[in-house]
Amino acid sequence: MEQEDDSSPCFAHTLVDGHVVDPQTRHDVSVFRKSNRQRLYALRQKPTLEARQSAAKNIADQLGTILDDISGKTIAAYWPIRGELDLRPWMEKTVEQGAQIALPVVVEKNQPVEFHLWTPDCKMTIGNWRIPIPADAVAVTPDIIIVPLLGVDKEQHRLGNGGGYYDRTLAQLPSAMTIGVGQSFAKMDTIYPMPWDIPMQRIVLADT
Ligand SMILES: Nc1nc2c(c(=O)[nH]1)N(C=O)[C@@H](CNc1ccc(C(=O)N[C@@H](CCC(=O)O)C(=O)O)cc1)CN2
Ligand SMILES: Nc1ncnc2c1ncn2[C@@H]1O[C@H](COP(=O)(O)OP(=O)(O)OP(=O)(O)O)[C@@H](O)[C@H]1O
Repeated sequence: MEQEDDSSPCFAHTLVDGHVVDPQTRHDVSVFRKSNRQRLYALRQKPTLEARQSAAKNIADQLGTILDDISGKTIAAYWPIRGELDLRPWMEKTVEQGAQIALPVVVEKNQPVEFHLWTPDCKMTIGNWRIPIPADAVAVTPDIIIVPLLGVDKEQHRLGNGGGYYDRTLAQLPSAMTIGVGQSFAKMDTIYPMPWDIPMQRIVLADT
């Protein structure tokens, strides 16, 4: 008879993108993240428009310090949804300074996003989850990715909207510089990182 001991292989696992993940852990982490998303979405509703605009200006100033020479660079930003800080004034200024701005576009569910070129006067259309996207799809590869975050932990792992889109995308763009941006209340001790969670290289937060 076959003997069971501590060294016997355990088959109670699932594979996520080639990563071995214990299903109970995955479940617990998913429950934890869902409840934190609800908590943080609620916090995002609280600040006044003035407080958000001033926080967005603060973020823009910090980005200006981090990114000194952006001429010729392709920078992925985002069109604000669900109470994300509105960086569009910074995006416009960035284009004036000779950089290209692109926006994330979900072209297929559960696949990496594409980044499509955006200009201040470009025609927009509505994409998945009713997120505005450039009407003309010109896909580019960003040098720098400004990633909106809902939560962020001490190791700079990000909590997002729960689709896993940025993690899938960043896994394919290892040389891009990543800057997570959000509001100060986003700080968490840990998001209980899973093998697919890619930490941000820089974090820029502002009080609201
Ligand atoms: N401004 C902006 N644009 C973006 C992103 C973003 O975070 N911010 N994305 C960055 O990824 C992509 C959209 N990602 C999304 C991912 C999930 C859901 C969503 O609705 N998820 C479910 C919950 C999923 C779950 O918890 O299992 C929901 O809220 O009902 C929406 C958008 C592309 N564009
Ligand atoms: N690289 C990947 N390959 C396959 N699946 C992935 C990958 N990254 C994340 N996922 C899946 O996406 C799901 C959601 O991931 P996670 O909770 O990290 O989302 P998120 O970072 O908050 O979302 P988003 O980036 O869309 O804002 C996970 O349950 C995981 O199964």
